[in-house]
Amino acid sequence: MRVEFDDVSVVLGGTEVVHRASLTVEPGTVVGLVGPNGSGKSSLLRTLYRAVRPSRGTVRVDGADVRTLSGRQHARQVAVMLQDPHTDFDLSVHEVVLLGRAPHHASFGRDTVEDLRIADDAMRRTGIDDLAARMVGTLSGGQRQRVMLARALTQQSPVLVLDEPSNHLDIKHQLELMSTVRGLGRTVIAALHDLNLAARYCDRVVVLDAGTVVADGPPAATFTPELIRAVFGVEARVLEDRHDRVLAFRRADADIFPDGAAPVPAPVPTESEISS
Ligand SMILES: Nc1ncnc2c1ncn2[C@@H]1O[C@H](COP(=O)(O)OP(=O)(O)OP(=O)(O)O)[C@@H](O)[C@H]1O
Repeated sequence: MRVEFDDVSVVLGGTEVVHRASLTVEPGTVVGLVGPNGSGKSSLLRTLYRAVRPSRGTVRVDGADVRTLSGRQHARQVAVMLQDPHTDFDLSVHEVVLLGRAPHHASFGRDTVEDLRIADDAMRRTGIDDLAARMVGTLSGGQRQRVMLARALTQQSPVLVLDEPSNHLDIKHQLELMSTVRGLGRTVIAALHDLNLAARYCDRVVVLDAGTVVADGPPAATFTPELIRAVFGVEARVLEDRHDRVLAFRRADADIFPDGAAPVPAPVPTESEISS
């Protein structure tokens, strides 16, 4: 299912925090939304899951303006995993994951055997099956984040929105989450801070800076040292071998990279260049 943001602006508290953003997420692809803190990633995503109304432009899912869909229609098409869920603390993990089936039920419908199977499968895939009976409020941040992913998977929507899905996860679970998400074959748009994670798992990355889309393309072509310097204000170096391509970062005012390599010094002007 295709997702389109067409000329979308968002105004919050009297300030335009997203400025005329246009981007398309092709069916079955994973797009990473990256940018500095406050650049508008969450605000743009919120227009897709209708937590915010754009001040301009249209957000479409499968060609339909999301504002024209009923709540149930929208929930069947778009599932959301938020960065810091503070709700559902008084429910068990199993109950929260099963909430993902709600859009598929008639009002006050009961969970079917099929619902239970789908929820169990999602809990297994996210590695939380052993937590099923625990109350969500007693879980660690990373465990809770995996519960929210399981609930989103249980919703079985063709579109998945992830807002910083990995901020509480250890490295193993970050890789597992991104690999699970990639393997779903669904249309995914994810706000991510880790540029290496975005580069490895996303088909495309879209870069926001101060509310404006400043780059959009395949990760390797988009995450250039020049772009990273301009948008994030840090120096980046690409390290590549047969298996991996990773970015190493240093502050603009530091003189070495984490691996001890000195940055390439600026060329020293010759005397004739200075005098000319
Ligand atoms: N309810 C609100 N009222 C006023 N301003 C808001 C509101 N919500 C967000 N903002 C502002 O909108 C801007 C964009 O915020 P947003 O959360 O979309 O950025 P982000 O790129 O997701 O940031 P982060 O990486 O820190 O999560 C920020 O300057 C933020 O302070």
